[in-house]
This record gives sequence, structure tokens and C-alpha cells, in this order.
Amino acid sequence: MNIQLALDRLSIEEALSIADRVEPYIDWIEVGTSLIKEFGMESVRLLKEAFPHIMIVADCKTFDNAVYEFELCFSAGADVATVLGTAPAVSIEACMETAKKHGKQVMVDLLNASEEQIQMCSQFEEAILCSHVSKDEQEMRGQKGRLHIPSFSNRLAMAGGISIDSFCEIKKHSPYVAIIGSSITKADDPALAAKTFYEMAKQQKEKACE
Ligand SMILES: O=C(CO)[C@H](O)[C@H](O)COP(=O)(O)O
Repeated sequence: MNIQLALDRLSIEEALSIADRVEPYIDWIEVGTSLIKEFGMESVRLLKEAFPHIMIVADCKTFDNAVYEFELCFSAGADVATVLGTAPAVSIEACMETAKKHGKQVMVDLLNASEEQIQMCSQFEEAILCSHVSKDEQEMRGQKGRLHIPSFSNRLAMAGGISIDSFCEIKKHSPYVAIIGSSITKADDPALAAKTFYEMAKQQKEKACE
């Protein structure tokens, strides 16, 4: 399991500083949608420049203009870019092709996708499929559990409000990537929080999940 640090609602300086503090305990860094919207592709470029050896995920949440947006992300240094699973199939196909051309990866965010749309997304065998509880569902509806977890993906990602308390539940699904934002970035001690997730993910704290 890879731990993906999601950097959202931060300045670029704060994002760089947190990533630097938690670097030993994370596998991938996500440049969150909020950073991309506020600071543009410069946020992706600066994170990749600071952490050239770490997988950088540009959470652009593409819905249309797939080739253009994915080209922007990969030119800025992203290793993975995201597309919404609710986007038209032609757009997801274009993301897959653009990623293949650059030797990069696609994460399909299944936020608000229907069973039918999830089935459609599962045809993209090279894609990482992300089961995601949105920020608004968490904060405005108090939703914690996920409605749809694709059982057929061998590259499953899980995101949205993952905490140290809920991490054992996440582990049961053996995701390829566990995406964690606020539980690290808003922790009093981000390095300690990231270390705890990392150790649990790498099974050094298996007993904690029994
Ligand atoms: O994509 C996102 C928001 O749309 C976040 O990356 C994802 O939700 C993880 O952040 P958190 O752990 O704070 O929920």
C-alpha cells in the first residue's frame, strides 16, 4: 500500500514545508485540486522540483478538455493525473492515451459515480480507480462510509476523511493507494501523524488492527 499525502487549502510554501516534514513517511504527494485552482500548474512544477524522487499526483479532476489538461499536468512534472469517473468515456479514453504517450498514470476519481459509471471505468485496466468521499459529503452531510468500492480493480485508491481511527477499515480493502489529507496536514504534529499511518500501512502495527 502506498501512502499519498494530499496537499489542499494551503499556500505553496506551507505545502512544501509539510511535505518536507513528512517525506520519510509518505510514498506519493498529491498536489490538491485547491492548490491547482489557486496557483495553477506552478504548484505542480514546484512540488516536483522539490521532490523529484517522489511520485507527484496532479489532482486536476479533469472532466473535459482531457488532452489539453493532461498535457499541462505532465509538462509540469506530474507522474499521475486525475480524471473524474463521471466524465464522458471519450474524455477518460483521451486521458489514458495521453498518459500512455508520456509513460505516466491515470487515476479515475469515482466521486459521485453511479454503479454503471464505475463499471464503465473498470474497462480502463491500467487506471487507478479511486473510491472517494468528498469534502462536502464529509463536512455537510457527516458521511464517513463509502457507498461504492470497486472490488474488481487491482489498483484501488481510497480517499476522503481517512483518519488513524478509520485506517484499519481502509486496510481491509488492501488499497494500492491510501490518500490522506487533513489527518496529516492539520495534525498538531504532521510528521508523527504520517509516521503512524506509514507504520500501519507497512504492517509494522498490524496488531493495532486486530
Ligand atoms: O481530493 C480531495 C478533495 O477533493 C482530497 O485529496 C481528499 O479528500 C483527501 O483529503 P482529506 O483526507 O482531507 O479528505
